[in-house]
Amino acid sequence: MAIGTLVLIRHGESVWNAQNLFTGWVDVELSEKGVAEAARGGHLLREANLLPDLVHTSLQRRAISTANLALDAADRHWIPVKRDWRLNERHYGALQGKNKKQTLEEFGEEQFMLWRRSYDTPPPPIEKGSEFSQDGDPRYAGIDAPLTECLKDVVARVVPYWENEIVPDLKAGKNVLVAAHGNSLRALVKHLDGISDADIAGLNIPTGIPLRYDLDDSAAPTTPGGLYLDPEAAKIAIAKVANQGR
Ligand SMILES: O=C(O)[C@@H](CO)OP(=O)(O)O
Repeated sequence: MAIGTLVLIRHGESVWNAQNLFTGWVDVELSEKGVAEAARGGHLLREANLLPDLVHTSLQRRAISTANLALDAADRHWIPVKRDWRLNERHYGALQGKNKKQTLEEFGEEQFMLWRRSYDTPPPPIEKGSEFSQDGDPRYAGIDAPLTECLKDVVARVVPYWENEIVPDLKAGKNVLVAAHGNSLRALVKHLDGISDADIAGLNIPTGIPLRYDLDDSAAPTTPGGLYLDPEAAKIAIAKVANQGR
C-alpha cells in the first residue's frame, strides 16, 4: 500500500499572537484573523486535492479550532481525530503571559533569543499556582506536565508520538493532517528534515498555511522542507514570526 501524504498546519493567529505575548500552554483562542486563516487553510487543502483521512491535534483550543475550521472548509469535518498533549506548544515556563517586546527590552537580545530559539536553554520554570500555570487542569491529569521546556524537550515528546502514532496511520495509506503549534511543528520538522541543533534556530513556521510532505516508504520526506500550499504568503508570514518582539 502506498504511504499517505502528511500535511502540517500551525494554528491560525491566536489572540495572544496578535498581542505579542508568550503563550505556550495557555489555552487562548483564535483571533478573527486566525479564524479566517484556518478556513483558508482548508480551502487550500481542497484546491490541492489534498484531503485528509485522519487528523491529529494537540489538546489546545487554537489547534483544535484550526483543525475544525480547516476540515469544515475542505468538507472533511467528519474524519477521525486523535488528540494528544505531546503535540502541544512548547511550555514557555515563567515567560507565559509576558509581552515579547518588553521581555526583549528587559533582558536584551541575546537572552531573549536564547529563551526563544536556542535548542537547549529553557526559560525559568513557571511557579505552580501562578496565573498562567496549568496545574489542576483536568486535561493534563495523569501526565507529568512540564513547568518549562526548551525545544530539545519538545523533540523528546514529539518524535515518539510521530513514530508510534502518526507513522502507522501514514503507513496504513492514510493522508494525515497534523494541526499543532509553532514549536511542536519546529520539533517535528527538525526530525523529518534532519536539521541540526544550531540551524533549527532559524526555522519559523507561519500560522494557518498547510505544509505538505510527500514521504518515501520509510516515512522520510522525498522533498526536504516540504511544500507550502501558498509559498508566497508563507514567506511573508515566516518573516513576521522571526521578527516578533521587535
Ligand atoms: O508564544 C508561543 O507560545 C510561541 C508561538 O506563538 O512563540 P515563539 O514563536 O516566540 O516561540
